[in-house]
Amino acid sequence: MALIPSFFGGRRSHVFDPFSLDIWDPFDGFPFSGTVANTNAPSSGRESTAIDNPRIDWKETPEAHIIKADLPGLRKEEVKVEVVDDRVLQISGERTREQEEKTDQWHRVERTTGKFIRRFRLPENARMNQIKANMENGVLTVVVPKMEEKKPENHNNLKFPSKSQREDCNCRSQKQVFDMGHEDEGAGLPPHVLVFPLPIQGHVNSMLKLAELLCLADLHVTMLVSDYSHGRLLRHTNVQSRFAHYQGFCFRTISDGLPDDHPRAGDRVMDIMPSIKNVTGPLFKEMMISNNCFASDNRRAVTCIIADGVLSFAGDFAIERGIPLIYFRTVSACSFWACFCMHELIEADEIPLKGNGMDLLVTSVPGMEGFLRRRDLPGFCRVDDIADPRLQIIRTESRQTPRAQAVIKNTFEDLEGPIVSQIRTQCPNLFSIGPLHAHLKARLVEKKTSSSTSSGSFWEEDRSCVTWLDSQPSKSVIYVSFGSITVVTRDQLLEFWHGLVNSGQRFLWVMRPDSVADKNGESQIPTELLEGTKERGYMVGWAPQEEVLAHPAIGGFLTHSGWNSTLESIVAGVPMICWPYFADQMINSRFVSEVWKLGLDMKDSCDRVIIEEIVKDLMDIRKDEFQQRANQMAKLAKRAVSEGGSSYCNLDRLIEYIKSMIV
Ligand SMILES: O=c1ccn([C@@H]2O[C@H](COP(=O)(O)OP(=O)(O)O[C@H]3O[C@H](CO)[C@@H](O)[C@H](O)[C@H]3O)[C@@H](O)[C@H]2O)c(=O)[nH]1
Ligand SMILES: C[C@H]1CC[C@@H]2C(C(=O)O)=CO[C@@H](O)[C@@H]21
Repeated sequence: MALIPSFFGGRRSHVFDPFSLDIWDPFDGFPFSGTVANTNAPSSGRESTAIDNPRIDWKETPEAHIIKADLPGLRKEEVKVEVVDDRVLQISGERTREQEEKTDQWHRVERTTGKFIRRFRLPENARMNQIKANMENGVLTVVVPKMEEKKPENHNNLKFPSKSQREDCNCRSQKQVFDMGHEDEGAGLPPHVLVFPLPIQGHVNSMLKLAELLCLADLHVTMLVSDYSHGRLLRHTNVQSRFAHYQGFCFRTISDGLPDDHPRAGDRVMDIMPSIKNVTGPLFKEMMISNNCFASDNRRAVTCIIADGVLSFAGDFAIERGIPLIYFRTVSACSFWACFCMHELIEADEIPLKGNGMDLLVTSVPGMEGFLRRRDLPGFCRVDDIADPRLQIIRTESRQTPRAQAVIKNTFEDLEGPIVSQIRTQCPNLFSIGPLHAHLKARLVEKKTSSSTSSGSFWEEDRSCVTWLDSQPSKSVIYVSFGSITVVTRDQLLEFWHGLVNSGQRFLWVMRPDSVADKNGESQIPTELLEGTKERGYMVGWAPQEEVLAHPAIGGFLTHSGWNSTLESIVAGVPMICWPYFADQMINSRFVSEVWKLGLDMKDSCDRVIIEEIVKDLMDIRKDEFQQRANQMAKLAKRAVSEGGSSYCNLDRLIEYIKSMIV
């Protein structure tokens, strides 16, 4: 084993938290040449797979920092311990493949080979020139002696918050904050997590569920939402009274930079990205600094930021200030991974999509070869020019994800395990804790608090549809909803309407008030549609969707394949017809139809005859086949969030991890 005091120049220097920090360079060796080996399924015989990064314990005694790493099966010659970048301790190595004989036949290949690397920024008090390393029985022990601690001398270095920000806090009064130098100001107080979603419905929904799960674990949580979304939540939900039960919860609000009357939907939804970066970004920084990261006498300053994976400015701030950072990218793992690979897709000339060759298979997204067509790539790839800002912003946001110490995904291992493993090659510390809505329900039941959750809806839920469903036969109704952003043309609306009526099936249709682009001619709806709807249909402006999907009368879901809707359908065991509108929906729908086989994908078509046929197919002709698979997947989803399940365990680990992040 080599202990090498090397000081390489020119490496990354924006290292975050001094403790429990892994530094992962997203561009180092990607794709799959340097730090990790390719994890594609072996094509033949025995190929190397990515080695798991070793598990590390780091404890601090009065005299030293002691770091232990599990490295089973490795010889000390295969492990390197070095100090790089001044104070960064790097543990790396390689487990090599055994010599193969031509006559060998492999029956099982589970042990991994390949390279690994873990890095930690050591604190100021580490004696860098006295580090000792030792390897015994597959456990590496690194001892970093500490310098003697200086006693804080002067506590008069007072810092006052300069400006009071709007807040809506459950905890007792806020007060001026004293910066006490090196002392732990919040000793005895729980960690304080800032949860910061992109302020649109689908993102706020899932991050609110996460916030509540953190509250259930007795963490302090500040939920930062836009003024616009806060207003809508207050108007249409019970979040305020619901979160009042959690002493440690607090809402804060900030502008999203868009005028109040901006639609935040349809083809204008992407306006939020430059706006949030250019307007909200600087406001956020100012807000955090002037409020001393939301510290008060009974709340620590924020100890960890969980930011939406597309809010890199929040990541910049965390890194700049040394606050531990976790990204939560709310879309599916498959969509995130395809976005992460945009760089390789561009290099291979597979994007931008110019409308031709849409049925060609994509080769540059590892793990999706063989079934992903160009038309299934996230909608951001459907641009004429590589320089298109929508493509570029998603590419850049995705590629910076590995800067965070950890990543959260609203998914579960039985659903997206192989793709999650691909992501782990770049973001090793990934916690898959979904489906979040089911997870929250399960934890509430466990705590005997309640089994109902708050909806987080931006529109008023019309519960009359539940009464209507109560009088419909079992599994006879197809639920139609295209989420919070989709806007259809009047022509498309009529195609869907004719298709649904002509299918002869019962339907419950959510038609958001702002979901039709051109409302002129509303009075000219053909009589047969009005008649057919009166006989077998029901329409509302917004529904209690989770409850609707769980209703026994629902037999299918015609969806835009937003990730929350997809997960809600999976948990309810409802087969889907997918009509993706934009973004991740394009790839989600492919996974629904081709990978999980939970339904049918009708992307890029909107024709009444096709709609009629596909509805009959799902609700009648192939009903049993889809229902059986949907039931199986629902079982797996529920198992994941039950005690001992993968998401359940991952959430427990995440909470411990957040607790361990307090310096
Ligand atoms: O009548 C309705 C319709 C929807 N919902 C809820 O609204 C949410 C909608 O979320 P989602 O299905 O994810 O769709 P979008 O609102 O379109 O969400 C955006 O955010 C998602 C998460 O990042 C992405 O997957 C989508 O593509 C993106 O459009 C779900 O929780 C639904 O239960 C209701 O409560 N009532
Ligand atoms: C408005 C869109 C910009 C990014 C978000 C997204 C993602 O990949 O994170 C997908 O679609 C929308 O939810 C968001």
